[in-house]
Amino acid sequence: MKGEASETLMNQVTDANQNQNVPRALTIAGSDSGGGAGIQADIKTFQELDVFGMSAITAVTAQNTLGVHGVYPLTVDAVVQQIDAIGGDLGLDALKTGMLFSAEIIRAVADRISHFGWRQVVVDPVMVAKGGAKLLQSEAVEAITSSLLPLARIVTPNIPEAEVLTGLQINSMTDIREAARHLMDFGPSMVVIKGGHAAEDQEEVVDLVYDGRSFTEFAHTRIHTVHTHGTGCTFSSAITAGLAKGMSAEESIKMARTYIQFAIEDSLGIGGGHGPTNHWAYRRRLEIVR
Ligand SMILES: Nc1ncnc2c1ncn2[C@@H]1O[C@H](COP(=O)(O)OP(=O)(O)O)[C@@H](O)[C@H]1O
Ligand SMILES: Cc1ncc(COP(=O)(O)O)c(N)n1
Repeated sequence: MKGEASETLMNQVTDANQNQNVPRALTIAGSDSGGGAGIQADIKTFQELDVFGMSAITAVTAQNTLGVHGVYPLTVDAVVQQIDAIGGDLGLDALKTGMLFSAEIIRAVADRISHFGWRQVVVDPVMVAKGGAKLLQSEAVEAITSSLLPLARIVTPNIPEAEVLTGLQINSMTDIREAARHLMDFGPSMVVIKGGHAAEDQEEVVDLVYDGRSFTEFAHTRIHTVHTHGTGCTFSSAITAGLAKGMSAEESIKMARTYIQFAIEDSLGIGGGHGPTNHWAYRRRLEIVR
């Protein structure tokens, strides 16, 4: 195509792009150089779900599938400036938090969320990497419960995180329900306790959702694999993408659960340790069905 015709097409495309109400999502989290968790997993997930991804980095980690080799937190000012740059210009439809590292960063993040009046907030209370490295200082736990959870639409702890946040020991589904009730008291609108860390010999992984009135269980076949690096980050960013697109919290969680199931099932098998999940598996499978 040449000349006038191609120019007309270009103008139409430009107009269409400008008229689109693009869903936008922000992740406030740590960078994982290995690309399977943290900011990298979040942005990939947003992109795969047709959501424009933005980031405010809290810490840089030197990390691969074998473990975390270094943690370099950014200053509170650096984190706040990144968030303010987004809030003051691009805006957003939903955001998630991941690795926040310190009480000072947590309080500053909570302050900026309140300042901008953002309500579609998913809090993934990241504490420890799969290999055991600390991604949150112990004294920062209280800042999560007192500053951040009251602002959360959805909080998504795994079982060890739910234990630390509530001080309860979790050994059964009854304990998980009790922990969910306890977490609700900190002020989020919804609690999702993820079941990935439950006994390995069980055939199913059950995520429990509690909205303050009723419990819903999402049960999926447990995939027996070591390649689960970044499952929590990926799951919470898929929920955030759903919210950014205007889906309900329940629909977003259901979609995110399918997204992470496919990502674990079709894992890439790269690296010598706990490998990443496959962020494009969901889109590929939907394309095959269409
Ligand atoms: N082996 C597995 N098979 C299927 N789903 C899993 C498996 N491990 C984790 N998941 C799912 O991945 C998501 C993240 O769970 P989990 O691994 O518990 O969180 P985290 O990464 O924060 O420790 C949840 O939806 C959970 O059900
Ligand atoms: C920077 C960063 N953030 C979070 C995690 C947790 O990963 P997971 O999702 O497997 O719990 C990680 N390993 N690194």
